[in-house]
Amino acid sequence: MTAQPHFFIEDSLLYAEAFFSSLGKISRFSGRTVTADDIADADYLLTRSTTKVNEKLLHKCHKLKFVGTATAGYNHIDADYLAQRNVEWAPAAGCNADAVADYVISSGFNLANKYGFDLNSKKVAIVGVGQIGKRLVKRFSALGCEVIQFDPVRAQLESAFESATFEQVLKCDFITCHVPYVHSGEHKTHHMFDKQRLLQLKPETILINACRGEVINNAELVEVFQSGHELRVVLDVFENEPNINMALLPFLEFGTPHIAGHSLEGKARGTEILYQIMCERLELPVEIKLQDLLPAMAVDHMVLTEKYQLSQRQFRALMNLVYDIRNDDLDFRMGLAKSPESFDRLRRNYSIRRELTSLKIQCDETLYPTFTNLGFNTSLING
Ligand SMILES: NC(=O)c1ccc[n+]([C@@H]2O[C@H](COP(=O)([O-])OP(=O)(O)OC[C@H]3O[C@@H](n4cnc5c(N)ncnc54)[C@H](O)[C@@H]3O)[C@@H](O)[C@H]2O)c1
Ligand SMILES: O=C(O)[C@H](O)[C@H](O)COP(=O)(O)O
Repeated sequence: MTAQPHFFIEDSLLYAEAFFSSLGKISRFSGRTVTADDIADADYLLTRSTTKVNEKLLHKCHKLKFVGTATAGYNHIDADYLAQRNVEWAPAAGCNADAVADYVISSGFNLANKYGFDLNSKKVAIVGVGQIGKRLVKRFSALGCEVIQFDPVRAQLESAFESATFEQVLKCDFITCHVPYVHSGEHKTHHMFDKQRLLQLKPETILINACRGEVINNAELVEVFQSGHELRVVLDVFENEPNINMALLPFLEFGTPHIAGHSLEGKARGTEILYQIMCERLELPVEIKLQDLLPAMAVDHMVLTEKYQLSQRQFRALMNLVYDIRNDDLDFRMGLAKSPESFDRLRRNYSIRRELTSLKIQCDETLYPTFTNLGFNTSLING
């Protein structure tokens, strides 16, 4: 009889037992404190971004066949070391792209309300046009914004894709960053926004970072704020998490503890994607579906009358019904005021948040394309 494969799974993977218990034995571990001894028996290692997957962690794992991360980003994985060891690995590409798009749009609407502008008057730059960036191109375009796309990596790989220049990005009213963290090389993203570039932004520029903290030089951002340069900055990610630069806090429009992708769907889809990858590797049928595990939404569906006008105010109300970034910002400030060490606690105890993709909207054919592009689960009345 062959032994069951042994899965070591980081404790923050949602629905891990539901997906993996039929595939083998499961042991759970904590990402920030795990040691090489804890996981020495692993055949398969499944993590999220807080586990640093490198030689220090893996040198005792002699049976290890595969590492999966239930996240979109993978800069916590030492891919060169895994290649040397001949261990395959994979991220959960796109798992939380809708959640991050919701986060950015909620930021946009709530800032528009606070400062009294129309979102569609803003010229938006999407920096990094992958899973998240592509969704945001659709969403901002559906709202009537002029959108430019900056992604020189795609421009090199795809003849049909034309990238804006970084000079064009710096001139926009609203800049939102969705690149991977790349430390060096032609397309490095380390400190993509440093003091020199931050000072080139127009006063009142909205700048959102929901990718990796190191994409903006945090110490220089504080200096820029202190110099009186008025930027409207939203940060979900910070350099040196969980020990972040607290001097940033008073200057931020919205600050959150790296939860832009933490919708229930986004986290659980990460686990589901790894389950599907494992089924393929083990040549087993895919029997479990996330859709059957998710709880019902509090407000499950809405029917829009033919006369519904998509005004900014009405859309903001719908958006905030599903996700309102101001609540997360408040929890973040209150949590950090009590103790600067709260960053990880806030993430661990993050309340269940749903996505626009789970709110079913029924509308007529004139509204259908807009609501679909905005990310709702849209269907036609009488369709
Ligand atoms: N805050 C969160 O909770 C959260 C959630 C999901 C993803 N992320 C981060 O966001 C990143 C993007 O996520 P995604 O799912 O869209 O990934 P993705 O890989 O689908 O897209 C990334 C895009 O960035 C482009 N890119 C790479 N280097 C670039 C550069 N120097 N300049 C401009 N573009 C560049 C790539 O060509 C690609 O199109 C992830 O790598 C992850 O680090 C954060
Ligand atoms: O890259 C990602 O997918 C996100 O940054 C992800 O939300 C990180 O979340 P964590 O694994 O730290 O819970």
